[in-house]
Amino acid sequence: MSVLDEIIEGVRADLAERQARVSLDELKERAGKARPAKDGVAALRGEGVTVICEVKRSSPSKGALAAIADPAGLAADYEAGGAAVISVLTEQRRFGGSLADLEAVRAKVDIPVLRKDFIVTAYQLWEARAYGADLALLIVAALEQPALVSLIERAESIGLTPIVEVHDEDEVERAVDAGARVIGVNARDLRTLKVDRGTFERVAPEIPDGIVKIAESGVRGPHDLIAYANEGADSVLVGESLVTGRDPRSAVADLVAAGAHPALRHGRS
Ligand SMILES: O=C(O)c1ccccc1NCC(=O)[C@H](O)[C@H](O)COP(=O)(O)O
Repeated sequence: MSVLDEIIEGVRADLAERQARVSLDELKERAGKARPAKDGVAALRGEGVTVICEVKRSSPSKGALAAIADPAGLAADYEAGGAAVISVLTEQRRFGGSLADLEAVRAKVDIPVLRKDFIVTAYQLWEARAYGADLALLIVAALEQPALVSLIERAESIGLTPIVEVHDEDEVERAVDAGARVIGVNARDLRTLKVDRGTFERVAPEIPDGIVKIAESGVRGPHDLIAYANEGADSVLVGESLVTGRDPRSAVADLVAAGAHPALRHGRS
């Protein structure tokens, strides 16, 4: 069984418990009362190369990263540093996240919030909206094509911007065929969990113009952002280096400043 399969097995078990407690109708009612979703595409296409900053306590590849007692406070620091979007990992078993984190972050910041999880059912999209997310991650490798198509449609229909995550050229084709408007290229190989920063350079040229391109994983600082930008990234997603650093606000500000440099404007879609 691959790491992704193991994660999804746990996600499905936790999901079954939540579904037994909260009906889909209740969730839809709660989602109906949530603040209308913010425009995720507009935020990602903001000034320069935009920065998505992640609330990440632990990971399968690294184990514990940071305790993050106050996820909303961390998100506020990210926002003050100039983040375009906050990513909240809500998977519990391997990443230490929760829907409570999502709700707390949503209540604290004004910028769009991404629910980053292993979404395999429409119920999780309704949860995302009910707890205030504006965007949701859909991982191509975790979904059969009909499920991918239907989850992209459902996400859009309830106001969420889906970020469709790929790891190789074949997955780009599937994402594009399924109607993705935003594609994230994750440099972390889901079999080995190793990060190969060359993945974006190899895969991004297969993404048609007009689709927002996000480079995910392995950004240690401005030099990695600049490299991804020169390879065509519109946005970068950063987790570990921010949660393990001493001053997340200034680390985000440094990334945002690098992303706003006029020399990087060339070549963005
Ligand atoms: O981070 C992991 O170990 C991991 C393992 C298996 C599936 C997903 C995983 N991470 C999720 C992410 O995509 C990253 O949290 C995100 O891209 C930020 O990456 P980084 O800046 O390298 O923490």
